[in-house]
Amino acid sequence: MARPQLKSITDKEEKTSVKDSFKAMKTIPRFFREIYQSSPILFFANVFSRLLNAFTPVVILWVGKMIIDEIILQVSLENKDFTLLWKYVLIEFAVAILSDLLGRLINLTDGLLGDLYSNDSSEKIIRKTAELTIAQLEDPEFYDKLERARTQTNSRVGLMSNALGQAESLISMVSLIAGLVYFEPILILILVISIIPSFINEAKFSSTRYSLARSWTSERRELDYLRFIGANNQTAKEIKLFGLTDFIAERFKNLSNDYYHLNKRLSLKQSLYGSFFNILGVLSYYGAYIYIILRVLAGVITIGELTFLSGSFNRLRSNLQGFFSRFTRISESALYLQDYFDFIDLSIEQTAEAKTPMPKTIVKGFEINNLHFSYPGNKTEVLKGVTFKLNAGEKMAFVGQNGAGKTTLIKLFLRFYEPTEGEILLDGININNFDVDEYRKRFGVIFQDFFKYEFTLRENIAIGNISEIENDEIIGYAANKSLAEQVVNDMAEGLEQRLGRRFYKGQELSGGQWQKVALARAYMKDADVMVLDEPTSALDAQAEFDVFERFIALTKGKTSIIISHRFSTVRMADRILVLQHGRVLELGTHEELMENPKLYSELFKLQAAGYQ
Ligand SMILES: Nc1ncnc2c1ncn2[C@@H]1O[C@H](COP(=O)(O)OP(=O)(O)OP(=O)(O)O)[C@@H](O)[C@H]1O
Repeated sequence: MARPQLKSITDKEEKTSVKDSFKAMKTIPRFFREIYQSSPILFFANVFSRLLNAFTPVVILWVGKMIIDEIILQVSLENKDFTLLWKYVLIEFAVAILSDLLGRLINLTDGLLGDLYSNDSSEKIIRKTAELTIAQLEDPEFYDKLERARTQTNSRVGLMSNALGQAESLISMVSLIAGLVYFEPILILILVISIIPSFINEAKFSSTRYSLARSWTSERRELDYLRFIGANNQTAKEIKLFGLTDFIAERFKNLSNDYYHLNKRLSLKQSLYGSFFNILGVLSYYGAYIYIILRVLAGVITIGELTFLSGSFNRLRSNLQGFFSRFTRISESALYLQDYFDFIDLSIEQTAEAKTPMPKTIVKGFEINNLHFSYPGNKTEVLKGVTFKLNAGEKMAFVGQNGAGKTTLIKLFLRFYEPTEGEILLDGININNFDVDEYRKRFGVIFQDFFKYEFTLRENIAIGNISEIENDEIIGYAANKSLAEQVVNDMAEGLEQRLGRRFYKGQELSGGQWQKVALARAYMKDADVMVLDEPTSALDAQAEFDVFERFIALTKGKTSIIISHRFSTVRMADRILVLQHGRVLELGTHEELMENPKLYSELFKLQAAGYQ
């Protein structure tokens, strides 16, 4: 079995430096603008709660110091008065309650903002994907970008609470530092020295971890794919029948193990270095603690101040550590955020600005001139100088062997790709001059590989013209013409029946039933041009005959293209275009082509013989 090569993170070009992590932080202001736009109220509530909460540690420590000093004072006095002491206890209690409430409010708003932002960004990704060309979506490098943008939603949500927590922690630290500076400034120095190596270590590992995840984007896509084919109802039949479980499970295991080992190596290293630097931090704490004890013994500071200082120092140390590790987590997430913004900002190729309005009705038809085409990233020419005319109101069938280029020609008609050479004219105007959406609106299309949406029957039909989703009349009409009406009648829930088995109460359809439903989409609008790419391949003979009879009657005067391998269907067309290896081999009526001893008559006779 071919296995992808083990990718290490030592590949030079894959490595992301600490500098890159810092650079990616440029995206954070924009990130916050977007979060703010998700919900200004929640955003302000979060920021305000964090701001207030930032002061609670120093207040609690300070009140604690006052309580201890007051106890020691009262114990030494003959006439004791505990009023002040109880006041301090009450204050500490109130601050503790407030801090708890603020903490909950922060968690709540963090969660809600995170959900909103994740929904918003997922929607943006869906919308952006729709703007991209088919060629872009078929490019693997591009697909990786999309994958990184899509899968890192959680990391973006974590980034928000980390970044806001960072601001809170900063304020908290400044207030604690103020206390230390007031009593023992030297403690600050000890603190900084102990924490810096830890920070550098964290920053280094975070960028390495990102590099690893990034360099494994395609493998992760493959893992997802294997997980999908290994555990889903669509592939279950073949997997059981061909006994593919071990093949897929092994392939998954090998690939995931490679990633696991690289990741494990990295985690171990990080953990080892992290422990070492942490010991340094603990040592510094005890060093500072001994120093404070000595100062108390020397009578320079009180016991209350000792608890305040050691409490502050400890808190500061964990705050600083949290600050730095959060910082590295932020810089790591910022790299993913950069991927997301890169994707959202992808420039979309804009064709000429000034658009020619689409003609109200098609008068002359299409003229295809010397069309050449190769798929992006592929040198092989699929179309090699195709020239013909499709007159307005004409029904033309495209015929040819597998891979001859029929569907590709349709894709060029629909402007999914640009021809590498040549042009398609509609009523004498290059189709690229029309607004692409306006242009495509005039087509009613069913693709050979139409998608089976596991939505309701109504939605599946209305997909052909989604603005009419509530229009029962049009949906009924489309269902009637495509024979999907029988499918609707067979369903317990009628049009509201959910299709497929993925969701509760879903009903799976047969191949032919699905095809009828997909065909209904093409009838959902009063299109000028109908394109049917093998629309009846899954239908039984009677259904196929009925479908075409209706099609011919309904599309009188409409321009249409039918691709079919069934010659009983093809012969109903006004003219037939025979493609061979990307070239036009023959073009004419059924009778004309039958007189010609070329591919068409040969294939026709071959099929006819099969039916005898
Ligand atoms: N997205 C794509 N990227 C690269 N090559 C493609 C792509 N789609 C099709 N091809 C190639 O283009 C050639 C023509 O394919 P096309 O789908 O147009 O053939 P077809 O005549 O419709 O065949 P069939 O009768 O089997 O549907 C084939 O060699 C195919 O491998």
